[in-house]
Amino acid sequence: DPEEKILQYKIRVFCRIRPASRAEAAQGGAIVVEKIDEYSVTVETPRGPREFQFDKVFSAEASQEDLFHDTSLIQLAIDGYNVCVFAYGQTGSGKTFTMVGDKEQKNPGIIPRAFNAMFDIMRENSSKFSFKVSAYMLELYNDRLQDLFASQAGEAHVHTQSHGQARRVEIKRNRKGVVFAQGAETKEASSAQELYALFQQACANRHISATMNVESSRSHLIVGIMLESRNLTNGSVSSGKLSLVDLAGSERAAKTGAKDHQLKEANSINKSLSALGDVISALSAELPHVPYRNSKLTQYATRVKAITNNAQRNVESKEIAQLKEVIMKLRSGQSVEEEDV
Ligand SMILES: Nc1ncnc2c1ncn2[C@@H]1O[C@H](COP(=O)(O)OP(=O)(O)OP(=O)(O)O)[C@@H](O)[C@H]1O
Repeated sequence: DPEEKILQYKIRVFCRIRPASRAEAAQGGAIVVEKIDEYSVTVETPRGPREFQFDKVFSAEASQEDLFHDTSLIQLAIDGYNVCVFAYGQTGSGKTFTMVGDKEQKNPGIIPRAFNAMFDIMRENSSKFSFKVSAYMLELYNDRLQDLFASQAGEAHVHTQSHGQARRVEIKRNRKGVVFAQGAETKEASSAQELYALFQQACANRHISATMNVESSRSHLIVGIMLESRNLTNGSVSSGKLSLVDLAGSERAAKTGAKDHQLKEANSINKSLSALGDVISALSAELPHVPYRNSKLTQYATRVKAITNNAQRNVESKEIAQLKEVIMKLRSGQSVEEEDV
């Protein structure tokens, strides 16, 4: 039962190898990463081949459907769990493709598929439960949280901001330990189409650094979906949450040749990514202090703690060792290559 497996391993790390682009193929670059089996990849390094283990490896041939099938935790979120899926990797490694899909949506990614799947599940259960779906969508840019719904109100809203009346979005935790974005506007959706339309509006408000790499997203995108279900027989209510996160590229500032505000962007991105690494590392090592407060991104990731607490004993040490290696590199400021992750 895949769900039982999910409950057993509270953090899972998947590796997706993206196919070489047409430009890369034309340049005749060598393929340096190869899937060995379901769980391991080998990477050519100057010091010879190295092997890395994951909970699952997807080859370049894997479809968006394959990815969604194995990362889908929608039922769990509907059942009242807090679930978070995020994509990590350097610019151009395929995070947005995996999370969102291609521009024309011929190959939709995890986010639109999740929207469809949750409303399908709710429809199937509509004789026994009533459901409420609401969402907030945030962007974390230069360590500042922006509400992607609020800014879409346009000029009028900007004016209220200048009078200091705009709500600030802050990451808080409720008594149950569930993280929420205080002050973020939430919107209800009654169909997958409605939810996707909200998502598209939110995406239109994201920051994109035009000069560095047009396609490159320089901010983290956070989609939070609250799912409330009421049992029609006994009236009991359960609420779960699905967070879908498309992280900014993890490349180093030096590599990109970024200047001034772009450098600030890159530094801020790296700071938040390495803070996230520290949190995962501390959780894996069962350290008493988990440095959640080091960045807004990790404040957001606190729910990972609640999820891991119950199951730390079940986490396989091999996977953790793997993760730690990447995190150690991040900490010591070494570059973590796409293949490492
Ligand atoms: N599995 C895949 N199959 C086909 N094309 C892919 C795949 N993964 C990525 N691509 C293509 O590679 C390019 C870069 O991918 P993408 O924009 O998703 O990278 P990214 O990691 O989100 O980068 P950034 O950090 O700059 O946002 C895109 O043109 C995308 O369509």
